[in-house]
Amino acid sequence: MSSDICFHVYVENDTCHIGSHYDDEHFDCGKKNCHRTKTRYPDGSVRLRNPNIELMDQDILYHLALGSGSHDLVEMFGDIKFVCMGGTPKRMENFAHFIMKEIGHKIPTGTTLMDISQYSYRYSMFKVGPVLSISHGMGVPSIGILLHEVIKLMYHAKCKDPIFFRIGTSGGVGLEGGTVVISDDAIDGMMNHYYEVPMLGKIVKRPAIFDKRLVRELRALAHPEDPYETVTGTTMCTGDFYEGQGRLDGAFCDYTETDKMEFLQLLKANGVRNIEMEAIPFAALTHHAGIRAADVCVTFLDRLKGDQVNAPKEVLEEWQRRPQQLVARYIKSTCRPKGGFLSTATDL
Ligand SMILES: O=P(O)(O)O[C@@H]1C[C@H](O)[C@@H](CO)O1
Ligand SMILES: O=c1cc[nH]c(=O)[nH]1
Repeated sequence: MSSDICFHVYVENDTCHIGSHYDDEHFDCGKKNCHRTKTRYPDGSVRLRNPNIELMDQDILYHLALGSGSHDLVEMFGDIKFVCMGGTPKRMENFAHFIMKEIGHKIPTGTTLMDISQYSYRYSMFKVGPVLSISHGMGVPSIGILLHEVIKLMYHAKCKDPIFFRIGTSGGVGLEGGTVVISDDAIDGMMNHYYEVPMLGKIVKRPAIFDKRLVRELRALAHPEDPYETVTGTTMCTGDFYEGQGRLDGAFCDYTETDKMEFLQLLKANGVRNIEMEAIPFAALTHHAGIRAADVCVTFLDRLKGDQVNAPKEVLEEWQRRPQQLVARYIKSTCRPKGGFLSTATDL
């Protein structure tokens, strides 16, 4: 690696990683292409990698029903430290209530949490102290659009070193339903480790990289007495739930059960622990923005044993809370004894 190019490299287990991790030592290192310098101002607030935005009179965050001209985004969101996202509005509303109890955040008696983005009719967003809880819908385009707007929101609000979590659901590969998977790597349906975005008629590839330290910190918060397993591994992100994930039960199917099993066994042999539909843009866009991020998903079934999600509703609801509990432990672990939150659990 050339000595005048800094990709914010950190070494772990003798392997070099391009990291978006929180590390002030590298800040403004003066080297060309320093990832941290590109993505942060000296005070740690989010710097956008798009020079057009600061030249605009106002920026409308259309799908969030917010705007830099119409709302005081610094006042509304300047204290955000954690952005948690997951597919459904209900899950994210429940998470907002759960995290409110966990961190002891109080709202005035007689008031209730409001869906800040309700008039977008697209995503739901709840704010609980330093935590934003947002639904991202299903699949790559939906989470991609949300990430553009939330990263811009972090910039407009001058948020300092926010951490993003996805708290999702997935199909396990050789894992029982109810297992929690923390992704340490992401691949797409063609086994690529990058997010391919067609731009102006050309394909741009953005590496999909998770923050290894955040993965370790989260893994360390799994309790031995939890009545389920918490594992780390590669997550496959597909563009479809049925044929894209090798199911036999879609409206169409042009392969055999043997083909499907061979594919799933190949995934398993290559360290893939679960399959979902957002990991690639989530890892790639947060990494590109220099934001530490983790994808924590529960499995709803073992894909080696079937395709249908047939566990009872109450069981699925309890399983969905497991990633939320792990992320809540992380957020709580960063609470300062005298109030406020640190940017990382290991700063304690
Ligand atoms: O966070 P969720 O539960 O939406 O994640 C997975 C991936 C797809 O969005 C969806 C498919 O059922 O669930
Ligand atoms: O099998 C599954 C279950 C949940 N979400 C997915 O994307 N796949």
